[in-house]
Amino acid sequence: MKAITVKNLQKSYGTNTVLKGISFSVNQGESFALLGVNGAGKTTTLEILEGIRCYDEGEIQIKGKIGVQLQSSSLQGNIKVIEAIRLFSKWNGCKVDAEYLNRLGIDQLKNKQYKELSTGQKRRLHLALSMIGNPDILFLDEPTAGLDVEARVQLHEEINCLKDQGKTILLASHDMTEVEQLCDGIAILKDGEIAFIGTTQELILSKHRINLLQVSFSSDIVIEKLNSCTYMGTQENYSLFKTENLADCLVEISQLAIAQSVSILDIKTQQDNLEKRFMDIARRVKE
Ligand SMILES: Nc1ncnc2c1ncn2[C@@H]1O[C@H](COP(=O)(O)OP(=O)(O)OP(=O)(O)O)[C@@H](O)[C@H]1O
Repeated sequence: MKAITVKNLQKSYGTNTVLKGISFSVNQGESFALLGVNGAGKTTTLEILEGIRCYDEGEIQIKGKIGVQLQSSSLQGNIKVIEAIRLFSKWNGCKVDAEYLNRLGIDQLKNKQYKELSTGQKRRLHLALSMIGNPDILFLDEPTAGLDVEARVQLHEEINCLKDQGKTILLASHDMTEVEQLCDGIAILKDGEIAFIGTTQELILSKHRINLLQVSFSSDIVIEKLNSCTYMGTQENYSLFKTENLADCLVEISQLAIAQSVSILDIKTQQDNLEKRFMDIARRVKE
């Protein structure tokens, strides 16, 4: 069942059209990432779905109670953590759950003032606040931005825990490692449109994936016109080829070697990683 369905969502700020009719859906219990370079429209999309920005056209369906962590969440500096939690609990008509605070590592912070918290502790508090009232769907806008490795890992564990509880999560991020660890599905926003939608694995395997092939031949080989790959030159006894179709390239190079009675001594391949695939798509000039 779909928890979030977005159809043909359009949004302009004056003459700047940020969303040109995007559509995507998120299944119940799925964690889904909106990716894109700065200014691609991630926050705009999330905040429209959260109901705090208006949109021009489109259809939005959200099934379940939502919890929100904004990109630039902030609280009044003197408020104590426990006071903030009581306040949010009151708004949500629920009691403070001590066991839950403990699990999110908030318990030991409860008597600190907001201004005394580190960035990581503030993020953890905002995640905890977004969970008050036991929402079914969480909107997280760059939840780990600005955190060090340890704080990021801790927050990832907390988000994974929420995932295990069956929460639906929609998050905006630039961080591909984060997305790979946390998300089942992704959509890459580019120029107001969705340039890619699928799983992280599908992103790696999607078209335009570039493979670099290094081949060591037993003796010199004449490299004529190749159909499936481009010859890039020779480096330390390895001939380098670039291809989008690894299988065809291997066949073609083998045939070339056989035709010239040259043996292949070694083959190494190198594939694009997720980060590179994301940058290729997010920055690719429209084809
Ligand atoms: N309130 C606003 N008024 C006018 N333009 C805005 C407003 N908010 C965002 N924009 C513009 O909309 C575009 C998308 O911004 P948005 O914040 O949604 O992108 P983003 O993908 O979340 O970026 P980032 O990764 O930097 O947070 C940008 O060109 C931005 O300048």
